Amino acid sequence: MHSDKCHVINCDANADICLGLIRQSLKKFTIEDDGTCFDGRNPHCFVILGASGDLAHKKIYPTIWWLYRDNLLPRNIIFYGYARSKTTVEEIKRKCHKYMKVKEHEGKAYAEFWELNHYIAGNYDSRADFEKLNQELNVYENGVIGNRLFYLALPPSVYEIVTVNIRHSCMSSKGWTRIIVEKPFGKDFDSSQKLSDHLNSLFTEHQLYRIDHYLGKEMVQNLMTLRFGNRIFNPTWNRDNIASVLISFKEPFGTEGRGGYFDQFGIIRDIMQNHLLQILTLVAMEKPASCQPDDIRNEKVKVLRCIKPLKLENIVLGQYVGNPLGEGMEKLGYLDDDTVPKDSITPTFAQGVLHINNERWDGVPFVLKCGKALNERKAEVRVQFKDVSGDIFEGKPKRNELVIRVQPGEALYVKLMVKKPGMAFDMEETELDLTYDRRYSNVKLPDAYERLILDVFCGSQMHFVRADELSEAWRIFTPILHLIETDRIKPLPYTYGSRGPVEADELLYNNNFRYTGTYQWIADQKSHL
Ligand SMILES: NC(=O)C1=CN([C@@H]2O[C@H](COP(=O)(O)OP(=O)(O)OC[C@H]3O[C@@H](n4cnc5c(N)ncnc54)[C@H](OP(=O)(O)O)[C@@H]3O)[C@@H](O)[C@H]2O)C=CC1
Ligand SMILES: O=C1O[C@H](COP(=O)(O)O)[C@@H](O)[C@H](O)[C@H]1O
Repeated sequence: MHSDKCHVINCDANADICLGLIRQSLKKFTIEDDGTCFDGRNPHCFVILGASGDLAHKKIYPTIWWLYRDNLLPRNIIFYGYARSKTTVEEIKRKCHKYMKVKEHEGKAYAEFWELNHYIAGNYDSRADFEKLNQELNVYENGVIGNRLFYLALPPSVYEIVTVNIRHSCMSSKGWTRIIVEKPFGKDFDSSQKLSDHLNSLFTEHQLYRIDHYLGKEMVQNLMTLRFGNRIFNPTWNRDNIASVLISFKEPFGTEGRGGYFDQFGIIRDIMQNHLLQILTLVAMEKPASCQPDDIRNEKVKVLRCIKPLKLENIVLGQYVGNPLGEGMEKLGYLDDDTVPKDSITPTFAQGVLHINNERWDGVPFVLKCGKALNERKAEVRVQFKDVSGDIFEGKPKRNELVIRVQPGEALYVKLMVKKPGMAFDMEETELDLTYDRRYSNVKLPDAYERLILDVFCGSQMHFVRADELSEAWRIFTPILHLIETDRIKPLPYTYGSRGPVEADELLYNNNFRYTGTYQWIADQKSHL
């Protein structure tokens, strides 16, 4: 059984469930949504549409299990899987198992979790099947006010019909209904607008939670605190001091098995237009009026509005080719994937430069770089400061760089110059280093999806994408995406497992980012204690 212990993470002042969780532990759980009050034992239904799919097995079921296990969900909850397949909860459980990370002592809670799970097979376009789902939810709610949360773990082709069916057949009668939508949110400005118009015709913006899971990552959420909770960064956070900002995402594997999906979208839509641009907004936005979700999202939109559409001369595109010497075995190129058309020009690597035309950032390049089948897994932000002016030292000081490493291994380090320790008066490059697994070795950092799904229960939209953010993001990338497609711009080849096309480094250099190759990180520094 669940204990009364209350863990509260990631709460903002408005997050009703966090208050609720506290009240729940006091047995006086009250949620105010649309002016309605609830008792903590009110029923909650979490419905996973697309329950038989990859996303559901790999991410959504594991996430709700971890939240359940950690007592972060309302105590009166059931989970409904819905998909076309004639599958069962047992089968879903079997498919999810390797992603659930169940510890030995958690067997009892794990069994309880699956007892709360149900499955309904139904078609996405069948009103009758959604009515059936609704009846089951009603039976569970038993006339008591219930809250419903629908997770669209589905291909975008069925978003429209599924949301119509939810609207017409499955809304909570007196409680709240929230819809979590996964990317892709359209393929370009027009298709995204069409989807937004459709969703807005059915739901209010407060009912819609557009997930960008990078907004749930520790170091991405940390950007605001770092910038606005410290005195030292803000005064230098501008065009007078910063030379260039590089935001990158690298994956060491190709599209293996997902070529069919990926080829329709490409790396710009898959990573740059959403994850990297979201990070950019948090790096560049002005201080919001408060930590209220809409104050933050207003600032993000303002930054986006200052960015002109990405131009062809400001982008390097790449597509990986096979590497016969791949680690241990040959690595196939993108076009060798059977699910990819042989003449595909879809980029698997892209590096683009954006400019923010405002008083703070005028002239500072923001370089977004992302790619698959590269040499390592890495996501990070590098804020590179300008050269020291009026230098007095022999041997020019290297530029300061603030590195915010999102993954793997969350860390924050500032590269800086010191006097070489000892008798000499030479300079040496070193770092101020905040490595999370050393400094916070006793803290378990939750997975991005855990934070975000909990936020949905909380009613906190701080880390979700608002419709106007989305349309600004598409405005910036749609012209280049169309140009690549209509003019069939060929990406540059790069070898699987390499750093990507060398032209990307040239573009970076031309955008005032200096890589010297002189910085040396000594990983195992011995403690003198
Ligand atoms: N707290 C910690 O754990 C810390 C760890 N370190 C580690 O030390 C190592 C080095 O630190 P780091 O800050 O990366 O130092 P560097 O200045 O050496 O930067 C290295 C990165 O620069 C990029 N690069 C390589 N060649 C070029 C080029 N010609 N032009 C432009 N960019 C280039 C590469 O990234 P890409 O391929 O993405 O372009 C490379 O990873 C890293 O592994 C880092 O994680 C450092 C400090 C603290
Ligand atoms: O959204 C996506 O993200 C993943 C990478 O996510 P991460 O949390 O593992 O960094 C990427 O593999 C996928 O192509 C993309 O759609």
